[in-house]
Amino acid sequence: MSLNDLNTWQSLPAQQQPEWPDRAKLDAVLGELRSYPPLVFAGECDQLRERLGSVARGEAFLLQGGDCAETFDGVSAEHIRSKLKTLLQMAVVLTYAASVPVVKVGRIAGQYSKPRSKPMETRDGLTLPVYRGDSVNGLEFTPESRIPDPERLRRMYHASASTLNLVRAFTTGGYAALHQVHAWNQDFVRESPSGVRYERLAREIDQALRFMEACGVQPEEFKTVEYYSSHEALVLDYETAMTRIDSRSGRLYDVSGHMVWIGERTRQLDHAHIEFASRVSNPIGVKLGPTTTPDEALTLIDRLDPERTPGRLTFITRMGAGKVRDRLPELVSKVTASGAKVVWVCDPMHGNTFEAPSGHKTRRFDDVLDEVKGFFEVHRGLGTHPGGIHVELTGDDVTECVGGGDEIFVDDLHQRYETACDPRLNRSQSLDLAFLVAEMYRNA
Ligand SMILES: O=C[C@H](O)[C@H](O)COP(=O)(O)O
Ligand SMILES: C=C(OP(=O)(O)O)C(=O)O
Repeated sequence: MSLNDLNTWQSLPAQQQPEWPDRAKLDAVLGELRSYPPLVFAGECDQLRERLGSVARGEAFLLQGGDCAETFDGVSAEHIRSKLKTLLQMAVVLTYAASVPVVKVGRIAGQYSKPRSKPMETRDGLTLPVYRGDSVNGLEFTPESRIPDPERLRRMYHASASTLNLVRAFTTGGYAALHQVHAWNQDFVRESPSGVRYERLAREIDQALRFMEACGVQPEEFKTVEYYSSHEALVLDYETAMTRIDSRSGRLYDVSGHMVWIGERTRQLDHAHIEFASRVSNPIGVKLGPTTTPDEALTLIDRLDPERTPGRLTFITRMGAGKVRDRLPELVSKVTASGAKVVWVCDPMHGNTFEAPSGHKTRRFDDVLDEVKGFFEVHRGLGTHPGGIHVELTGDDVTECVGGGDEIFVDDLHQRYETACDPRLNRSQSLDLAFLVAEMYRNA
């Protein structure tokens, strides 16, 4: 493989690409990005593919989550720590309930680009280009801020690097030790209004940990955590500039993150994003919405996983709570009948968005939970593995999604509505979800 093999996408239609006003400035930034060190190592991507292979075989569970849109302002120790903490807390609960390893992947250290439904938005009579993520333009609603600026791609690289650096320090430096994470869960159970419901499960985890301690079991895995980064591969110029040839294998890897996914709006079979993804060797995700046909899914497998390598391809289904039981079975059964071993993951967020009377985009916690339930029911009915969940969440106490044990009402949304794009589960809603999914596992 040579880097020229990457350019095949350039002659194909590419949806959702920024209209950069200054091509020369873009080329200069891309040139610099090509010379920067990789953010991740190809060997780590292979390791994640192996872990996802276990998920595909039904021997592990994937927990993928993080912000809808990371922002440059959000690159602070406090934000990163609280997000990571929430994901690790969820992972402990799920590991115990599912009794299989949980593969932990953040929507983190690269999730700076957003596909949008419309190119323009109007407020108080003023119409401007939409915000497309901090990698492209600014959230502020002014004409200047909404102009795409290639300099932002460089900032994206540095923001991703700083985030990843801290994540690596937290996950290997003792902060994420199992006992510590379990202690945070005990605090949640004690202090949150919904927490008492999960007292039994938390007590069982506590007993299991004490038992292992009494037996002298203290494996290295209790002290450090394997954690991977992922983001939507949306702005193809950036992803291409961040692709390198792996000196060990001669293959191409997009070293901007361990795993990249192609979104629902850019997964056209004969367009640029799928072509790009077919050229790199990272684990690849593809979002599948309710209009996906089995034939499309099968063609995606042929394009992206011609060698049928378990862990190479993850289908992230986002049907909506009202459709998952109707649309998912045919997809899963036809893919399974084809012999392909993909990872099936449920994104219960993107099919359940609606606008509250206040104008805030929001999601109901009950819909999120119901889509996950439907996903489990479908897989259980077909004898296939409900491989994981993919959620938009934050470790902060925001008010963006309604419902949850510590209930948020539509009238509360304005209090802490901080997302740059779509509504996220807050800390307590995320932990609620983990405990409820854990109960689903145990009651199955
Ligand atoms: O996060 C996902 C998409 O970017 C988002 O759902 C699009 O939102 P929009 O419909 O407001 O453009
Ligand atoms: C845009 C996203 O999702 P989808 O492509 O499923 O709409 C996302 O996950 O940020």
